[in-house]
Amino acid sequence: ALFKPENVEDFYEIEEVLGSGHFGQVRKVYERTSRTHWAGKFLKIRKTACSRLGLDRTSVEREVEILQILHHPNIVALKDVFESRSEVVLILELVSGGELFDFIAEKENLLECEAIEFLKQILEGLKFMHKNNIAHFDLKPENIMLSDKGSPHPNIKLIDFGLAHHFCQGEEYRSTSGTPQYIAPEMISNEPLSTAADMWSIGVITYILLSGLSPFQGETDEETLKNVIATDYQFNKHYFSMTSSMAKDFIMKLLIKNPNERMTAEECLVHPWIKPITRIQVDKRSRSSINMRS
Ligand SMILES: Cc1ccnnc1
Repeated sequence: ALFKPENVEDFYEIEEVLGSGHFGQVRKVYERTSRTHWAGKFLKIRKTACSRLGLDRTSVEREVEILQILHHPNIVALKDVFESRSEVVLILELVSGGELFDFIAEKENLLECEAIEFLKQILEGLKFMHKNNIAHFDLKPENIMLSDKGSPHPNIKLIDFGLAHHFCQGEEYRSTSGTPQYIAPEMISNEPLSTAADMWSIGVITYILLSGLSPFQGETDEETLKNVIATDYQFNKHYFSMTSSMAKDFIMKLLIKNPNERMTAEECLVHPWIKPITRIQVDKRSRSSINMRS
């Protein structure tokens, strides 16, 4: 057994459901010894290779391996892993502020300064992941959690590395899984993937944060995928009328069909919309121009 064979309930009390997805369920759990709360991600494991239900063990091992590498304030931490005959339980850092998805739904859309606050943290987490040659491949508001949605400056945590991939030197990787609204064109046409696919998703997420609209969503998944492949979107006149040109420039530099032309996470963090020049720099510029005039 790669993971702890003990029964998770010998160490943790299982409490309410926090979320559920393609993988299984996430429940709040209470660790008796430390008297602290965590999130238990209960993954059903396939008994036989051909059964449709549950995940195959290797994909769970991959998620665990990736989480064991990624230690960063904006990435959910993995504390422990238990396994039984048919289930693997990941003990994860509890992130109790809910999904960014629900936060936007409540507020309709965010002010640019609020969106920038969230994006800076998401991009710091991504920059760290990409530096470790790991791509998330399923970035969407549902997989971005807030530590405490009540606070004026909520901390962001990236979760759900079930589709993530660790690139080995020179090795090619293709996959066509993900969520239609957020997946990059190269994923749909089954081309070799890179960390640039995550940057496309950041472009989609930014568009949604600022407008509440989803740039490529059609009536059906099929229509959405067609819009993505055509890279067919525009800044809706009504919803983007008050949006700064810097914000639109940021989005335009991510929603580019050719993955090599998209900004990287590092480039995003120094884009003028995200990293405006400071007042000192402004004063310095104005002083120097006076020198030229004098
Ligand atoms: C849903 C979830 C996942 C990880 N940590 N806390 C909550």
